[in-house]
Amino acid sequence: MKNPINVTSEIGELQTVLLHQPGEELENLTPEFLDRLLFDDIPFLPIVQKEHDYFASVLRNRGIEVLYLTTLLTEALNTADVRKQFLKDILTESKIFGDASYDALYEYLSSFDTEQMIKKIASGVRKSEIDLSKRVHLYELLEDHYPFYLDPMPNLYFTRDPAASIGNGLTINRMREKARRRESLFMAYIIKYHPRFANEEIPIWFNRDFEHSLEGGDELVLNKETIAIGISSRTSAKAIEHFALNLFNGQNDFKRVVAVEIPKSRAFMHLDTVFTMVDYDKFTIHSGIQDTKGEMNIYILEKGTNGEILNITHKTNLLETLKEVLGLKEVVLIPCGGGDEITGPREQWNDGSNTLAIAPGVVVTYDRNFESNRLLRENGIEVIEVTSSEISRGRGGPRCMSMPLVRKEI
Ligand SMILES: NC(=O)NCCC[C@H](N)C(=O)O
Repeated sequence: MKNPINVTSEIGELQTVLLHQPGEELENLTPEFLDRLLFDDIPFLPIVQKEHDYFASVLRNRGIEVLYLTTLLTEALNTADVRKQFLKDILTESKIFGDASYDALYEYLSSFDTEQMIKKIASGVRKSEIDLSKRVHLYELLEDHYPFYLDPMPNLYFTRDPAASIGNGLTINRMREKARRRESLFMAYIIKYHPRFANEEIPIWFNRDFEHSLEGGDELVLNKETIAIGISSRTSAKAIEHFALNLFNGQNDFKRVVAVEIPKSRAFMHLDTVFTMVDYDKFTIHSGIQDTKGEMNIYILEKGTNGEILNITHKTNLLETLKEVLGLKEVVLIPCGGGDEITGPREQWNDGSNTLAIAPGVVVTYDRNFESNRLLRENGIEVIEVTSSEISRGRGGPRCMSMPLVRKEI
């Protein structure tokens, strides 16, 4: 059987991808908790679902196998013991310890079949759902004070971030923000218990119990020897070093990790919101990540002579660094919104640079970013547009909404 995970580039023909269809978790967003739940607005769910279904159909029409997160997790939790363990882990990570709310929640969630239980965990549990007689603490009675026993997980549809396929292994990530930390538990259970993965030797290059955060939006597989990784508001230098050491000490062809420092801001939360690969020698870029002289901080991490210490080389020019690590004479950087001072940031805000390559020179993008799309086409890229009026409100584009599991080697 072929490897269930195999990703040695950003652009090799996409064969299998993991998505999550947004569900009722989006209907548990209220203005008061938007910041905490990492949303900027409240999307209209039926349209989000329609747009997401369209995105999935575009991928299927290109022959790509589309898997869904909740389906895989339902299939993974196929024994009573594993299901119980998962529920305990979720409740513990939701910081509910051995009091009445834990027992009441455990009992409530256990009453659903596995698929509905997972959907309920994703959508969150309101205090009003638990019978009043089971609520014994003052804070449980105060529904207005804080309405949830279990917070919703509205960011689940950004499957790119909690885990990332690298070679025939993956990183199962520690998420920076509390609102997203439980998400990678879903992947941990899928990899450990789903029949598609459980009997395979899948190396884990980074695990979610590490104390510093790493997120998939920052992880780009440039080729079978080179990873690019954002040093961002979500991914820390210590996590990158830990990941690089594990990768270099594992069985694979990777030789270097190119760590790219990006500004720590909401608009640029991950490297893939400002930089993606669209062809062998072409990348999108948002000009806001470089200083006025076009420079930035880039560090190439390579295996050192002592197993615990890496060789680190500092660079400042992205174009030159890409040419060097990819062994290319020319590289083209395609600026988001043409680099215009208004169009650039406007389209970047709605993920104009966040392209999903499904083959070399073929990308899926949001239709609303018409200037960036025009420029991609002008540079010889085939652009497949998907509708994006509501789905874009979660601040993630086609790359963020997809976790490639298998790509053809290039
Ligand atoms: N790779 C990405 O940039 N993912 C988008 C994540 C958006 C989500 N609302 C978040 O703030 O984490």
